[in-house]
Amino acid sequence: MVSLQLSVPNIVGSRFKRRPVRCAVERQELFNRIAPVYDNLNDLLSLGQHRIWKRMAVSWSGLVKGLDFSKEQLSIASSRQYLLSKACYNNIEWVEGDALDLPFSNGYFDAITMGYGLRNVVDKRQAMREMFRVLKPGSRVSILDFNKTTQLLTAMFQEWMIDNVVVPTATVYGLAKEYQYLKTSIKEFLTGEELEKLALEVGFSKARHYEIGGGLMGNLVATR
Ligand SMILES: C/C(=C\Cc1cc(O)c2ccccc2c1O)CCC[C@H](C)CCC[C@H](C)CCCC(C)C
Ligand SMILES: C[S@@+](CC[C@H](N)C(=O)[O-])C[C@H]1O[C@@H](n2cnc3c(N)ncnc32)[C@H](O)[C@@H]1O
Repeated sequence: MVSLQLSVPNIVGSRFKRRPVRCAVERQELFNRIAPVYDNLNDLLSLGQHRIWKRMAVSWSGLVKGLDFSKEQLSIASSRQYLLSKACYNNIEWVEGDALDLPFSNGYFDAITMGYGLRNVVDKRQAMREMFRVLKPGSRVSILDFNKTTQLLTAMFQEWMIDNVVVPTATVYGLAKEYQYLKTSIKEFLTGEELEKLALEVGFSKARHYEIGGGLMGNLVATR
């Protein structure tokens, strides 16, 4: 059983076949800068809830038991792996790669999870195409991210939290503009309905978007 956890992907050594476009390089540098405090800030700002949301995403992938282009994110993730004694962490291979040009053959994976990655790639349709391509027929992708909610009150709360809690906290670490990017990236993201439509357009046979975390987050589950 081989699975791919995207945005912290798994090939050692860079294998970029296509040069990332300029804004992709800016995002790469953004995530390299926040990597050292990323998980701790996520724990603090979500009161640890992000770990629950990620476990839900993994459970929805259908993965029963088996990629990022930021070197810093990968090195911290892989170093942490050896701190965790559980056997299940020992069979992870960390690979640096581009979600828009995955260095894997067609039908390679039994499941794919993508945590807070799709909103950050510069071409969401191409990323969805690539996930479709490398998945085995009948397998699932589970994509967790912020929810671009259509509920006005939820949207107002999400925006208020980012403006008044997230960014001021990140400012303490000198990362104000990196976390201000969160708001624009959510505004430029796709709603749950649009994500389902995109998945079906690239060829997935089924697609369903679930709102979680009170509608602040969302998880798309699509079957090839
Ligand atoms: C794990 C989470 C976000 C990861 C994440 C994703 C990005 O695209 C980023 C881009 C730029 C900088 C940072 C990130 C980033 O950290 C979700 C939880 C962490 C959030 C930063 C906190 C969001 C707060 C919610 C809007 C409100 C939470 C209410 C309640 C406490 C659960
Ligand atoms: C918010 S972080 C998510 C990290 C982790 N998956 C998690 O769930 O916390 C977004 C990640 O997407 C990565 N990313 C953005 N565009 C990418 C691309 N085209 N290919 C691979 N990784 C990409 C960034 O480097 C960053 O590590």
